[in-house]
Amino acid sequence: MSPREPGGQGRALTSDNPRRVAFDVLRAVSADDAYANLVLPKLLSQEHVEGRDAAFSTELAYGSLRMRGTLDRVIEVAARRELSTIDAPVLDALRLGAYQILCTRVPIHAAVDTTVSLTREAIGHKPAGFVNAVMRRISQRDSHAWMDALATGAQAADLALEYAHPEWIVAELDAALGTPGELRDALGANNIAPQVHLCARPGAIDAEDLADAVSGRVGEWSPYAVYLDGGDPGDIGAVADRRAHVQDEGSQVVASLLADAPVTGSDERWLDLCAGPGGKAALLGSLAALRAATVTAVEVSPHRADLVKSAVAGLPVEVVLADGRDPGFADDTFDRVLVDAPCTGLGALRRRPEARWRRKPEDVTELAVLQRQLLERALRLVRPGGVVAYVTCSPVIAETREVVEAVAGDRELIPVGPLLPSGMTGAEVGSCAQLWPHRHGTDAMFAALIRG
Ligand SMILES: C[S@@+](CC[C@H](N)C(=O)[O-])C[C@H]1O[C@@H](n2cnc3c(N)ncnc32)[C@H](O)[C@@H]1O
Repeated sequence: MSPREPGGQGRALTSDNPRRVAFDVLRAVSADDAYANLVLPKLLSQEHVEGRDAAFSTELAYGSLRMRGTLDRVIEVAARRELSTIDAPVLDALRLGAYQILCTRVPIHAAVDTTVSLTREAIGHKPAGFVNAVMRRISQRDSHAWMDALATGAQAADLALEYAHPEWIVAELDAALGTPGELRDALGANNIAPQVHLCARPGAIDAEDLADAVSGRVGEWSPYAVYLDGGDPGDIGAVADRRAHVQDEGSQVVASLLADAPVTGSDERWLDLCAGPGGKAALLGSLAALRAATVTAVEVSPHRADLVKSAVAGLPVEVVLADGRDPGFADDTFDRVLVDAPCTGLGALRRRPEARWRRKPEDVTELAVLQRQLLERALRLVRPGGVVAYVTCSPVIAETREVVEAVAGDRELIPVGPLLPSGMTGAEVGSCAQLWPHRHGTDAMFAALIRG
């Protein structure tokens, strides 16, 4: 039986490299803690998997990683033994197979047969019988029947199962949303691959011209955003010659909040205290160039500092390798300061398929300490009358509002409402901004503007 692409309508594959690549990605993530978005392109190119086959590999790898918790619950029941007793490579093969049965239109017989063949080829003959039996048991129910069978009646647990999120993340998102009735939409949005957004660098190219050049669409919120409908951004001339870069529109919006916030007096020295890999530094650098200002971009990781250097080449941005908690600048030096703090990244789960299963609740506590220290330093480095933007790509309250409340104390919060793009409803929490994938099509970026 030749494996076929989802829907059973694609051409028969001459070899099953697409599934093998997806399996190898799962192995790299489970065994080596690799990042799927870094491993997958390398493997696709190494195995010469292209076009629709590459799209199929991507769907299988990212989908299986994203849905892991739910697939594991199904596999455990179907295997009639605890997950911890299944060898890791066999478990990864089963995840790939279960994903095809439950979440794609790959015909069941193809999903079963190819998973058994893949097991034989990549792992060995011995576990093939077990994999065959488990796959057949999984295929006896569709995804709805499995959800019904595994449901507990507890709302958070059942949503966690249905939308494949750890239960603690469901609780964090629920708390951050604050409004009832949206949780399903928020969870569902994390399971849809995001559209690629470009930032047309101000002063270098207009969003309209860039949209024409790439057959894309001008963004809804940021004046610099262009939505790309397909293709490789690396092939775009304006990206290659640094008139544009890939950047989520939400990141553009929060960087613009800092640039647009009112300051009194001088407006020449801007600071990005956590700059790597440099997307916001590039946008701020472009805006600074138009306003005769300069940007100092601090980054603690040497590799990421190099990425910043490359991103800001040609812009009035100086890159400094230092710890943002003590970067060596005098107090009251800067007019505008960005603290785009290291965070759990739970606002960008759409683009990191394995991240939700890797993060732990204790990460929030650890990161909140660093976040507070960075914001404390930023508030010393900004001059009176200047502004600090505290930003995260996480909506978790302990990383956002609680950090601002704890560190800013009695300082003035500049309301973001008048500075947000017009029509961007549902983006304000008190004086701060909280964007959402399901509301705005952006990552769930948080921003607070604090007066220096
Ligand atoms: C959320 S990312 C910043 C993203 C960046 N602003 C952009 O738009 O491309 C946080 C960055 O902070 C860096 N970082 C972590 N701890 C730091 C510290 N103590 N001082 C300065 N940078 C730090 C991380 O290496 C990471 O590159």
